[in-house]
Amino acid sequence: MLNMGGPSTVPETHDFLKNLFMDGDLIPLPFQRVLAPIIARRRTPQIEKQYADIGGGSPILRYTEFQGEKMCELLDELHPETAPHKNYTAFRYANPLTTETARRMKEDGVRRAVAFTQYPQYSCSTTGSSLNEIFRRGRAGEIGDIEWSVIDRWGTHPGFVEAVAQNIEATLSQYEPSKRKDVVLLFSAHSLPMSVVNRGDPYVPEVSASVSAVMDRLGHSNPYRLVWQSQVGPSAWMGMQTGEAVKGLARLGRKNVVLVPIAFTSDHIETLYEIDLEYIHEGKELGMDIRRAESLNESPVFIRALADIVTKHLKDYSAGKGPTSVQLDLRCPGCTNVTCAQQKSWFARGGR
Ligand SMILES: C=CC1=C(C)c2cc3[nH]c(cc4nc(cc5[nH]c(cc1n2)c(C)c5CCC(=O)O)C(CCC(=O)O)=C4C)c(C)c3C=C
Ligand SMILES: [Fe+2]
Ligand SMILES: [Fe+2]
Repeated sequence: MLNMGGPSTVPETHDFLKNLFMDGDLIPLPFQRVLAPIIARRRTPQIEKQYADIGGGSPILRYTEFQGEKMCELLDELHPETAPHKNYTAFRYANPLTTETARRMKEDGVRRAVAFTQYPQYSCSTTGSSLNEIFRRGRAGEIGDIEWSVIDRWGTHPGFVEAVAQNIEATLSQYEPSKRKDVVLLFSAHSLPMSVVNRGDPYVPEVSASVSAVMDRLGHSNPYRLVWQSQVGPSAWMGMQTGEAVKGLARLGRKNVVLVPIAFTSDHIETLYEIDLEYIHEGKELGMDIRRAESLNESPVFIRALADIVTKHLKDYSAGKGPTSVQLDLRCPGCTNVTCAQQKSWFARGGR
């Protein structure tokens, strides 16, 4: 189960940021090895405070392991042909890092594995970066002799859509029936630098597809917008920014708003800090009745969706459909990252 990870405790924040700024697939910097540690050190106190304010760390490891264990229990029933199933977590920037997970998989003698991204929508900066890291470890022989296949995106899977829709409905039901129809649904996803969007990265259209699928499932019961949060640094990022959208809706007199995280499946500083402590606080100051739909976290509907996604993948694989999706093979038209090309052919050969 691939994801970026987060510091489980406040003192792990510096290493998390250092690993993140060292990742040229996410943030290409000139003199990366020199600049990354400097930027990470400078940013650490501010981000440490955010993790302290949300209870002392990121809950992503706890949720990923819970989701993985429950998913595997379901998989043993849904797809007994490949049982027993075992979940491993491979984080890009926090423990357990891909190197550590690779070592454990090798020690356990794993021979068949599915690289299952936990980002619903594909971006070269997220899922692409995790796949590049597995490719590097695999090519170096650090993971052992494994037959790989890849689940690279699932942002319109009906089970995922259902789980998000149910969390929205639960939040809408907290509003008085007379107000409910007017509540604005503000879907919020982590933004992307325009340089990434403009090289043809599929994330923005894939997040839009998720939002459309959720709205279809809700029968378009409410007005909605998709907005973008958490931009970092001075360059241009995909907008409109979530914070500005909240203020704009207040100005327009749309005071009932539900914020919906759509591009991440468990809580993290973006939901617990940025949305809950910043945007909702600001909205309330502007006289709004503003709430947030719960993240998927321990949702049984979501965990069932994860198991369904893997079951379908395993069935397709044994029917000879190949180790990767047709879509994974296509590089962004503007991609100049050589590792992306090597990674795609390596996975297309089943990790060999
Ligand atoms: C789908 C989700 C995400 C995308 C796309 C994404 C792209 C992206 N992010 C950065 C830079 C940073 N992101 C940081 C934290 C962070 N990013 C995501 C998700 C996506 N990022 C999450 C969930 C988190 C928080 C982790 C947590 O546990 O809470 C950070 C570090 C925090 C900070 O310093 O503000 C940076 C930096 C870029 C440049 C980028 C696209 C290229
Ligand atoms: Fe990010
Ligand atoms: Fe790429």
